[in-house]
Amino acid sequence: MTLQLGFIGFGQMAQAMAKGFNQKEHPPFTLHASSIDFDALTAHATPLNVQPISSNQQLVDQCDWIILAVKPDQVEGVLNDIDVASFENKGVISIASGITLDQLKQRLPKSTSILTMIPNTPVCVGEGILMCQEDTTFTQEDLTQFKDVFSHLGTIHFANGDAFKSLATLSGCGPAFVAMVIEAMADGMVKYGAPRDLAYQIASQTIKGTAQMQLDTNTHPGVLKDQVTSPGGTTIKGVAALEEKGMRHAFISAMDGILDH
Ligand SMILES: NC(=O)C1=CN([C@@H]2O[C@H](COP(=O)(O)OP(=O)(O)OC[C@H]3O[C@@H](n4cnc5c(N)ncnc54)[C@H](OP(=O)(O)O)[C@@H]3O)[C@@H](O)[C@H]2O)C=CC1
Ligand SMILES: O=C(O)[C@@H]1CCC=N1
Repeated sequence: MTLQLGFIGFGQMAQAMAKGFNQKEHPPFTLHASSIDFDALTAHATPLNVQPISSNQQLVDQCDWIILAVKPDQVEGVLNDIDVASFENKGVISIASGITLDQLKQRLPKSTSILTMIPNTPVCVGEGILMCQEDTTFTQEDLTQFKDVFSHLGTIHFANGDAFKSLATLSGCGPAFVAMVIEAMADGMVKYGAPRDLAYQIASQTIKGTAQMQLDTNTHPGVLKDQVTSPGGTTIKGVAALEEKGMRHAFISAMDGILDH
């Protein structure tokens, strides 16, 4: 039977996931979504082959697996407005940052399978990361089906505790950091005369190519850097300037800013 998959909340992340799912021909699932403003929902959902549903309750009634895709501080209100019993024997996948398995277990029936994960926006092109918590009430059978359905969005990883927190923080927030790097690298090129469109393409492809090389060869990033920095050459001058500006420290501080609050 076709899996009925429903998003509660259809904002940035749910739409990115729907775009990623749309890349799959003959998907073994049907997508649904509910949100606050039905007209806005319909406008966003219909082009993505997602069926708009007029209430969260109806969505839960109709779906096998429900993706909680509202802001973390909206989860409580959403659950308050749904008959808890309607979650019996269903799957709940929460993508709400900071909402824990224990919090959801307290709110949902024992028979509900729960998985918490942090996706990232590149899921929209099938190149995302789904950072899942090992601590889950999904059964092995659920997890097999989960991997089958969600692997269209990117790579799936499992971790727990502090490792989960830091990995999910970097993968979830990282696209914003990388986009800032692309923008900054392009500004550097534009300063010296490059057309802006081409500067973005060159910056993005340089990052994509370097990342692909690291993933394919598993070479230490320091070695990849050394391969480019010839003694007395041009690259080492740029590397020195980045170090002077505290580039590495800036990235570590970004994690401190999020995790050390
Ligand atoms: N954006 C990202 O890169 C990532 C986000 N996440 C998580 O995903 C979740 C959603 O984030 P994001 O998509 O960015 O946020 P958005 O604000 O873009 O999306 C939230 C959506 O939920 C809707 N909504 C609000 N209240 C309700 C309700 N009671 N019932 C149904 N729908 C409701 C909002 O509607 P309206 O706009 O009309 O208020 C909006 O469409 C968050 O918990 C976040 O932590 C996780 C990883 C990455
Ligand atoms: O910034 C946020 O709140 C969300 C959580 C992870 C990425 N974006």
